[in-house]
Amino acid sequence: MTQDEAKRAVAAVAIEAVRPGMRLGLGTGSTAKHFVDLLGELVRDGLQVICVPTSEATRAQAQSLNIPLTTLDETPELDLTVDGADELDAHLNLIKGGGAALLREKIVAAASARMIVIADASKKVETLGRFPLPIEVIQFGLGATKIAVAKAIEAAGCTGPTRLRLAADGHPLVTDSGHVILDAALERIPDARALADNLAAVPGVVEHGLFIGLASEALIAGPTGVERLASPA
Ligand SMILES: O=C(CO)[C@H](O)[C@H](O)COP(=O)(O)O
Repeated sequence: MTQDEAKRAVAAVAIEAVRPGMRLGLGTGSTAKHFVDLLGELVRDGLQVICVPTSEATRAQAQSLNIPLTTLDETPELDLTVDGADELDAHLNLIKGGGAALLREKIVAAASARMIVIADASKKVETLGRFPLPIEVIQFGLGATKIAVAKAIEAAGCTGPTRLRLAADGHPLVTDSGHVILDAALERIPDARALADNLAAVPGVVEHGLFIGLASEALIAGPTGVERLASPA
């Protein structure tokens, strides 16, 4: 099975959790894209759901499939969000934001009664940190924020450089909400809660890619099929 086939396979299992009338959060990334494609097929066949996309890319995809969309202003509580992840541990703590959508992804996940993570087995780790941690920051005062972020990282027992994410054109990548992203290459995050708290306290940090206690379930596609992990909480 190729990695893309694995992503499609977990999306196909996740789609089974969708029920008529549900209010859904739609994730961002190549795995979530498969879920949205499959949802589009169900909507075409008459399924009624209402969805909040977590990025402009997902919005465009959903619109192209005629999936009915709403906002969290109109529909502030969702039944289920299905989204990918860049990394997850056995406690279903995640690193997200590889696709630069972490801010909206976290708002949508937090507004959802349930979050199912869909990923291929390469995303499973013992300790978070192999994937550089995305930190979304305000453009104003970037130099000062960068120093404060480095101190927050060090105080949480982590080390590693933090780089401004660039777009394909070489300019700083600007998120859907108009911010920029610092990617922190930490290798290992011994205490994700401590790091999350430290980063949240830095003025200029809008959000970080540590999703702690948000996922209720994960579907992981490996060589022997799809593994289901439930949140210990
Ligand atoms: O957090 C994300 C976007 O901000 C994605 O869910 C994450 O990057 C995983 O993407 P993919 O399914 O393409 O591997």
